[in-house]
Amino acid sequence: MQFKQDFFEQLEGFYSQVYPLPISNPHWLGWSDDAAQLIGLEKPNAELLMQLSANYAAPGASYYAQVYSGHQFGGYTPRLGDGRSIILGEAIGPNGAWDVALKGGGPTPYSRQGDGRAVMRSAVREFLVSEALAALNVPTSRALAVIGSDLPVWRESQETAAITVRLAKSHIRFGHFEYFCHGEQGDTGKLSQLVNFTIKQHFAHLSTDAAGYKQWFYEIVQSTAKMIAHWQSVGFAHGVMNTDNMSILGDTFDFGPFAFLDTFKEGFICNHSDHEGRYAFGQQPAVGLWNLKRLAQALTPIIESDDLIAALNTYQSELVKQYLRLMRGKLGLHQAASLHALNSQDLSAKPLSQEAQAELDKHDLQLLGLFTVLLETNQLDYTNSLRRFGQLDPSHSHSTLRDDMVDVAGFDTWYKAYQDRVGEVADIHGWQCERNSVNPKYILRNYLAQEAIIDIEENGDNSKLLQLQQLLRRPYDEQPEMEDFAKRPPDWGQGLIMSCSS
Ligand SMILES: Nc1ncnc2c1ncn2[C@@H]1O[C@H](COP(=O)(O)OP(=O)(O)OP(=O)(O)O)[C@@H](O)[C@H]1O
Ligand SMILES: [Mg+2]
Repeated sequence: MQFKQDFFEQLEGFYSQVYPLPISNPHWLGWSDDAAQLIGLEKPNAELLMQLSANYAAPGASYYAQVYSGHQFGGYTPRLGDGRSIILGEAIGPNGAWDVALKGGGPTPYSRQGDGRAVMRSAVREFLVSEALAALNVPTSRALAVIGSDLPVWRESQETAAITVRLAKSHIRFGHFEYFCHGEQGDTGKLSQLVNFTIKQHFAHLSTDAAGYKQWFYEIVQSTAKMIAHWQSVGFAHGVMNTDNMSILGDTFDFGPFAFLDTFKEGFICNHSDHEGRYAFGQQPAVGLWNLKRLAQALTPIIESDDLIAALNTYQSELVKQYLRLMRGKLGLHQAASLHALNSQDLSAKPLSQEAQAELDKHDLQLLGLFTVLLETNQLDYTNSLRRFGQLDPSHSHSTLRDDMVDVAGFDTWYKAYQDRVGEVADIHGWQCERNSVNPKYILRNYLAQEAIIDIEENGDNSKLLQLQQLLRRPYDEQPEMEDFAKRPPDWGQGLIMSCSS
């Protein structure tokens, strides 16, 4: 790894230097060749294992924990910071630099009561989901590796420690800006310094003046909306959308009690501690905006309120636009048609007038909403139901989706509207292939991750983890020998809810 140290060198006072503590008997549990390529690495080796388990120093690394604060479950905590994630620096890759962090690398000045460690089960989940989301084209931080150990750590019972080696284009979170705005550390000089650094490093096309700041916040609103549209389209519930877990780049970040939906349920809660469903699946779009408002608040010392509000006002429409784009692909709804043109089967794609586009969007949102209501009332699996569109011929009145329904009459009404909307499909094979290229067959179901974890815990065997990793690298491909992994969970694995202790 070849490091540069821009954050460390340019932002003194924004972190504490701290050395990670080694974990004993380190061993690779998982390694990602795809992530390794991002920072110009090839295969794992013994030297690297010792460096990434903090047994040896990594040449060129600086080792620091960043300070930030954040709104957790709606309440403001004035100081959080990296309590168990220690950053080595920015590793230079062929297409840009990536922060390398040891998550679970030991205590830092921000650990409060925590031990600075991560347990194996949570490290493995973070590793797997980083791989899975990347393969689904969802913006995300990455994981280079997960390293097991025999170091005991205590949660509800004794477990063993592990380290996830996280790669992120940046570790800067909404909470960083909150920290330098609010409370006794409130310091406009430092706030501007951080904004300027962020723009120079990650929004290099923007200037660091009033116009640049305004555009910068607008782009954050847009990328956050886009990320959440992705989550809703693949059925991903994050679980802990605190502002300290929101990346300034709109990358999915901090994987704790996350889950992919099995049975579709708008109100699905994956976090055991989320008693009120603040971060329920269907709440995520609204929470995204709430979090952006907290960021906007923190930026009021340096960006005009009117500009912040104008940007916030674009969130909803961007989220809907992105969600429609993704879901139209999944269901095969032709984008460039107007309702009127559909009725006359005139698909010659003239650009739509604004009103026609708005009418079409409203129509499609309704159609999609009714579809998810059908999934929920019939208790159907989200991923598997969408995958069925790849076998569907919309010109036929029969569809395998219908066979899944209990409310057949409700489905028939919906399906008629769907057929009308899709219209005639000239090349049905091509149409079906397109559906299969955007509707995954394989997702990281919680119970699959759980099975891999149990095998490591009980038998020290990581082969299930490796198998899952390979499977999830190609989520859209038929992998006939892996058919079982696409099934709905067994009874014990239905709606698994994860605790926050990790
Ligand atoms: N075992 C631990 N020891 C020390 N601090 C911890 C521990 N677990 C969590 N924290 C700290 O508690 C706060 C909230 O934790 P949260 O679960 O959001 O983050 P995380 O998963 O530890 O890390 P990240 O957000 O970097 O992915 C953070 O400041 C985090 O560093
Ligand atoms: Mg966190």
